[in-house]
Amino acid sequence: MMRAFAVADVRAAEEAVRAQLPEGMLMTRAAEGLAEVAMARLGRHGSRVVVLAGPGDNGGDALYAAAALAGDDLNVLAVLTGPAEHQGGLEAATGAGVVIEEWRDGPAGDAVTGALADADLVIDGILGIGGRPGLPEHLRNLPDLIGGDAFVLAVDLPSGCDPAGLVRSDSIYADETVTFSLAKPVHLMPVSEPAVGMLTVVDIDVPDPDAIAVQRFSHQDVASLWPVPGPDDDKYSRGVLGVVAGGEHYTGAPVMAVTAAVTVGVGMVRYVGPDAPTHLLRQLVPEAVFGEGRVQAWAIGSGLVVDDASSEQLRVAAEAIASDLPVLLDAGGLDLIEGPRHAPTLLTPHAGELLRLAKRLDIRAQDGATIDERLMQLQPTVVAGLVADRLDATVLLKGSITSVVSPGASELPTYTQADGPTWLATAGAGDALAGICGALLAGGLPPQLAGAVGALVHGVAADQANPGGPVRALDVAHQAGRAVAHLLSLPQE
Ligand SMILES: NC(=O)C1=CN([C@@H]2O[C@H](COP(=O)(O)OP(=O)(O)OC[C@H]3O[C@@H](n4cnc5c(N)ncnc54)[C@H](OP(=O)(O)O)[C@@H]3O)[C@@H](O)[C@H]2O)[C@@H](O)CC1
Ligand SMILES: Nc1ncnc2c1ncn2[C@@H]1O[C@H](COP(=O)(O)OP(=O)(O)O)[C@@H](O)[C@H]1O
Repeated sequence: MMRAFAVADVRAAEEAVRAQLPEGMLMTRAAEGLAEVAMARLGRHGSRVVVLAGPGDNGGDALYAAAALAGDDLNVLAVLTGPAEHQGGLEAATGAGVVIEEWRDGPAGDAVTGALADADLVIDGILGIGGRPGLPEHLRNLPDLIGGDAFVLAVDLPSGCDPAGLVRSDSIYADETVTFSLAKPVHLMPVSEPAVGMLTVVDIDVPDPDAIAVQRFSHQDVASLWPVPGPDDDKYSRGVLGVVAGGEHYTGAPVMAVTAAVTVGVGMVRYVGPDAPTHLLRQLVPEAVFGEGRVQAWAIGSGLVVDDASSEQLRVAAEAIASDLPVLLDAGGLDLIEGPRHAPTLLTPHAGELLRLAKRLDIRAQDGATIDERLMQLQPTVVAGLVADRLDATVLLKGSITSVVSPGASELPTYTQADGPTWLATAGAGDALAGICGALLAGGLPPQLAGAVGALVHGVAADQANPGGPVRALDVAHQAGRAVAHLLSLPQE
């Protein structure tokens, strides 16, 4: 399991430790750890190091690390990028023989552009957790100036990224990011994680704050969360999932959803839908039963188009939404919810569906602005949070990194899972995900865990279905049960 902590909580935790230590000790630990990683990455293959040092403590870490590297006989150039710099760090670097250049505004000078183009290692210490999203104006073209062969090592976070991981912005793209004791949201959130590269946590003895901001389950975590049946269980006690999906037109979506739910071991599936998908399911998933009946949770909406749905489907869906049972709403099912329910609710939109839902319910940003394509693109998890708050529901926003956002009042962490190959971006994959998450809701998991664990299993199943190559959704649905078996077999830490 990985955990990330809010920037304010990290600052408070660091401050408490710093107060107990001699002046500068915490930064010394950070800089030593950073220099050690930098040396390891350089190996024997290079000696030209450019250290970019900004105005804050992040720049201080980088300058102290520059001093340590210069002591190792490397060719180290430090570029000061802000209006000021960490004085202790600058003195250490100068004293160790680091060559200092300035790029405080305007275009970079020739010495800086030449060094960046030829560097073997670039250490990015421009901005850390004190950074606002976006690179400083004069550094906008910096990513283009770094030579293609350079290994880019970011200090704490790639400069330009939003430390909270909420706002998409221009930034450095790192090969590796070294952070200190505590991961921050920037490292795990979908808008910023792609810029982080490999994440290395150097321990500087700062303890975890109490509140977790972002959490990610590892494969090993699944065994402790999965509803494994006991000897006294029967199909009803294990959970029956009602599925209202598909129609005369979209017959495949229910096949994907019901297959996935059955293969991951739900007690039983009851399917409600018109003739064409019902006939297909009778052939393809003979384990399913048909028509209404008692269920422990509902999965509603995959391949369901409201205008084309049967009157039975619309009636059953409306009753389910009005009930006190857990309900998952996917795709067309998202068009059926008008306000908060009084029972566990998991919404599983992709970005386009989330935008449509936010517009339909006239959900506004905190400043009153309407939610549009631009806001959705720049701040997807913020929009998910606004929808979660309005509907008192958990929102699973699909993507290469899937986020599971709960209402703010719940104080639950955001879960982000990045387990699937990019091949998973294929029609029907979301229907299989709805089946897996629905099975977990029926098995008694709360929506945030059903969403996060479901996304993990879905990603692993896609990986296993055809390792390294394209996958079709039905194969993901078929593989999901074997993926669960594999995850349950992993040794526990
Ligand atoms: N606390 C500890 O004990 C330890 C801390 N450690 C390290 O400290 C780092 C945090 O340091 P920090 O607080 O000094 O913040 P940091 O990001 O370096 O600089 C902020 C400065 O940048 C400026 N600025 C911001 N955004 C900007 C923008 N877009 N464009 C232009 N300017 C912008 C901002 O200006 P202002 O907001 O005042 O306008 C301010 O001057 C942390 O990430 C870790 O590496 C380690 O040593 C371990 C021990
Ligand atoms: N680039 C990507 N990399 C990995 N997984 C992705 C990517 N894009 C989408 N996915 C996953 O693929 C699935 C697509 O779901 P969805 O868009 O609802 O498709 P459909 O409605 O056709 O079933 C989701 O689980 C999503 O998380």
